[in-house]
Amino acid sequence: MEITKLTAFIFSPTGTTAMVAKPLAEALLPGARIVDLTCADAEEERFGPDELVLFAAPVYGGRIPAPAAKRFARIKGEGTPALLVAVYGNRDYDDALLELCDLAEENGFRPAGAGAFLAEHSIFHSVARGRPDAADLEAVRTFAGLAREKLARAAGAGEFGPLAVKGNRPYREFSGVPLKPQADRKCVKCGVCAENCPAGAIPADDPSKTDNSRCISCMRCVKVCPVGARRVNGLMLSVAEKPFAKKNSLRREPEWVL
Ligand SMILES: Cc1cc2nc3c(=O)[nH]c(=O)nc-3n(C[C@H](O)[C@H](O)[C@H](O)COP(=O)(O)O)c2cc1C
Repeated sequence: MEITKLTAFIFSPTGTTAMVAKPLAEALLPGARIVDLTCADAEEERFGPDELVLFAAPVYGGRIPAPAAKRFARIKGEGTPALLVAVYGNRDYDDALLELCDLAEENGFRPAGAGAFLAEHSIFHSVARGRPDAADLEAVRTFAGLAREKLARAAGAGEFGPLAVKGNRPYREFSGVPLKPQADRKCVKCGVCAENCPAGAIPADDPSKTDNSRCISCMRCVKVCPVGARRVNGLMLSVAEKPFAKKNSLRREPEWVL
């Protein structure tokens, strides 16, 4: 089948999932349409069997972040081939890729390939620091080439059997991490964090507050704050980071199934 249209739906609070998904989309089909669903609610959209759709999200607690799953579920296929990408911070991706594949199938897509790629850990920055690196991006291009060959060989997405993606059902339970960024006295209430929060956890009328019950600890507010006023408790972070970094120091490599 010849793919002439590709749309990539990306959820990427601190931008590393996008650092993998954008070059992947470009390698699959130059000029691919990129839709950033990190903050925006997805418009309901439908795709036909001759288009290709890419879904990319980070791994949170071995799962797909709840807002990403909610937004992806509004995108519908009709036997449309899909590629699924999970990006994780060198611990494990557990059931995240399986969850993405299941979600795609439930919404009318035929998974043609699924890959797990590496990026710097968005909470514990010493883990997988600097990734995706040149070798990771080379792996992205290899995956793109193999996926393109698979699609070109097939007469239609109906030929694609189930992918042998790692993971278990029921999926791993994940109820969040206790590290919720707060604003300190530097906060000028500019509202950039509130506009950018994927979970609606920062009130627009008082951006110095955080609704901890909504916060998904994605660290986007820490990244976008123009005055460096948002951060997690430094003591809690360093106490948690040391053993975590030690346990997850061995470099993991990208892997995929096609
Ligand atoms: C709340 C939270 C949970 C995470 N859970 C995992 C995990 O289970 N396994 C892992 O390897 N990395 C985990 N990470 C790291 C992210 O998957 C990784 O840094 C990813 O590249 C972030 O993507 P982004 O830059 O697009 O936001 C977690 C990060 C956050 C914020």
